[in-house]
Amino acid sequence: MSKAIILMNLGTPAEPTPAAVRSFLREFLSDQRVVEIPRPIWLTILNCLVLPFRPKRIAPAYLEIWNGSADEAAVEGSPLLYYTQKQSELLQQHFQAKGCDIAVEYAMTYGEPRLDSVIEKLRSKGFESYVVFPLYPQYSATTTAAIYDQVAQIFGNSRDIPDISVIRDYYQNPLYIKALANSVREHWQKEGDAEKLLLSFHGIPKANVDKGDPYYRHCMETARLLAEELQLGEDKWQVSFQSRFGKAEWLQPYTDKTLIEWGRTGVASVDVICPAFSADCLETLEEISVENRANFIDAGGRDYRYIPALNLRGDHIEALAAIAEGKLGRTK
Ligand SMILES: C=CC1=C(C)c2cc3[nH]c(cc4nc(cc5[nH]c(cc1n2)c(C)c5CCC(=O)O)C(CCC(=O)O)=C4C)c(C)c3C=C
Ligand SMILES: [Fe+2]
Ligand SMILES: [Fe+2]
Repeated sequence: MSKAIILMNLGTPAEPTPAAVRSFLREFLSDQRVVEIPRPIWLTILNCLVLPFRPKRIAPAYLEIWNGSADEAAVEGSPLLYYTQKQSELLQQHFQAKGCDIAVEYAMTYGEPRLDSVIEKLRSKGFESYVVFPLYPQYSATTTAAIYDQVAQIFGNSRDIPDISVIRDYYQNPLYIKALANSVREHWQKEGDAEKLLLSFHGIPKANVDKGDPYYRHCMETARLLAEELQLGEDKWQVSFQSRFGKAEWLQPYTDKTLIEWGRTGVASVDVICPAFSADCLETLEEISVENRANFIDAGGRDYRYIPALNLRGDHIEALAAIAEGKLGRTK
């Protein structure tokens, strides 16, 4: 039976323009998995307060990261899309080198390429067995469950549903933790280690966790395992949550407030890693590497270093391959 793996990430605008950002945000923020506010209230806020203003504010930030910054010269277009596409090519090469007959494709939850067209293409080529692989190590209903919803929707009217499964999470996978630890160690070998290591995860509303979303627990376990692997003392590292959206309380402590507090209270140097992001994107390259650098330095900090996402690292691709193989069963 021909098997295929479909890597999935969030999605990104087609271009760094207000119109393209608006169309991306409209689709993304209309998903009830992402924003749980009752529909009529939220759709009014979205259409009257978010979509008329946010795209104009965010498009310049996308423009800044589009095609990569000077130190990532190879990136073309959106970094998120670029890295996801390259990850799928490298994973394909990995299986080819092992002599495994497995196809690797990629899709985005919002925007292009869409999961339904990727599955349609694979079905027309005769594939009968699929593993959908959300590139979110920590499960959250706001991200991973939205992918489960799409799979259910795609086959909602089918009589003959193919063999399809979804990788739910890999927050404690030893190869993922080792790849994170290797990237920190390599960074320290090049740059020396800072006073503090901040592990900044994408946030979600606190109410979601109170209602049972396991995301917070998954983040804390990833952090504990990484600190253990690096043999870090308790005062050397901390977890924080970034990318707050809207007025409600999100998971705390917030990344921006933590860095300002550290800058003010005499922490001179920090290393920042974002373990929830398998690929660099707006939230890491702009919010962490640019905005929060300024927050820390303006508050009195001296050295601020962002440790890139696992992106195309060989140990990351090996980890993804092993996780996918675990779900596929025998690969030959
Ligand atoms: C509105 C609420 C949001 C929730 C909940 C949320 C959860 C969440 N997001 C990611 C990963 C990514 N988010 C990205 C961008 C992004 N996220 C939100 C909002 C929520 N995210 C917005 C509005 C945006 C767009 C940018 C902006 O307007 O600020 C991205 C980057 C996309 C890119 O094009 O580079 C990623 C990746 C996770 C992992 C997560 C929950 C765990
Ligand atoms: Fe997000
Ligand atoms: Fe952001």
